[in-house]
Amino acid sequence: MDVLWMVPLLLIPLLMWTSGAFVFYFKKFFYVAWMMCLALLAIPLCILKSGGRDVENMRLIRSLVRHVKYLLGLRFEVSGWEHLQTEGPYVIISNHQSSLDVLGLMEILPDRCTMIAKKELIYAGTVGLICWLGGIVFINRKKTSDAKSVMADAAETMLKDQIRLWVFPEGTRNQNGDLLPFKKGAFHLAVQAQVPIIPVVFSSYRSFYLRKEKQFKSGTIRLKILPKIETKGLTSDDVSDLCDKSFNVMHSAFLETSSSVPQSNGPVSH
Ligand SMILES: CCCCCCCCCCCCCC(=O)SCCNC(=O)CCNC(=O)[C@H](O)C(C)(C)COP(=O)(O)OP(=O)(O)OC[C@H]1O[C@@H](n2cnc3c(N)ncnc32)[C@H](O)[C@@H]1OP(=O)(O)O
Ligand SMILES: CCCCCCCC/C=C\CCCCCCCC(=O)OC[C@@H](O)COP(=O)(O)O
Repeated sequence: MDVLWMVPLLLIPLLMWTSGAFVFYFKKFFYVAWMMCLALLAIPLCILKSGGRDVENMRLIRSLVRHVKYLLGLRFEVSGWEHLQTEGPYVIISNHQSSLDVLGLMEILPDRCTMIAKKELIYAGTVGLICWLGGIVFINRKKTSDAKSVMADAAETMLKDQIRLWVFPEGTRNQNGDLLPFKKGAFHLAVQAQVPIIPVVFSSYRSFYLRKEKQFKSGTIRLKILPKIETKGLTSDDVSDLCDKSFNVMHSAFLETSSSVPQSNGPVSH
């Protein structure tokens, strides 16, 4: 008789565990906390290795982050590796659905490649510091003139130091089931440096991850690396066309890869 009242007490955690919302919050919390811990580990290693801010630190960060997908039940299917076999600097552009994109990014990140990010990220504790140590270029999205001048400097640095830059041309996270119109910064950057653009498409996360609906199941993400788009000889007058062309190839690839993503609720085989 005495133990009967304990039944609801045991049922509550069980119900929470099986509820999608609990899993969502648990996985999100775990992701942020684990990335913070990994960054804490990476900070002294990067400082010892490179002595400070250096794009070479991204190699170490990349290798530390690679296992995180397994912990979250995510799987990546990458195609088009051959398009990354390009010598010298280039600009990678990709769609941006969530902070989980960092996992796919680290899956294919080429050597000497860092990112353009919003300046607020530098305040994200240990993650902010590791972003700085990894050479991430921070821009102020609220001040276009500042962002433009930082990106113009970045174009020079790319050439001087043989660096590749990853830009999210949608300019923000977006999970509306389609791509947002592209902002022009990435294309000005590539034209100013006269380097190719390599588009990368992440398939839709909607089959396993829905922020509003608080759903975070196991799932497969198709990562498609597309053929490079040359910018040699282009000027700022060509930026709009370049932007449209890039949008169109990425949009088709997004629809194509997203329609065929396997739905996966159960355990994932790797
Ligand atoms: C262990 C732990 C590991 C952790 C690892 C962490 C990894 C972290 C990964 C980090 C992931 C972080 C992910 C993130 O943080 S994503 C968020 C941050 N990233 C971005 O915002 C990048 C994309 N944004 C842009 O490119 C925007 O264009 C910017 C921000 C530059 C301006 O936007 P804005 O909305 O203000 O303006 P607009 O685009 O309407 O343009 C206005 C006019 O300016 C012209 N214009 C634009 N740019 C240039 C230029 N460069 N030179 C000359 N002109 C330029 C343009 O043509 C237009 O003129 P017109 O054509 O109308 O005449
Ligand atoms: C002092 C503690 C502050 C805690 C802040 C937690 C920060 C998150 C920490 C770890 C998460 C894993 C790596 C995150 C990399 C996030 C990149 C990202 O996705 O940034 C968002 C940005 O693209 C667009 O932002 P908006 O949606 O336009 O705004």
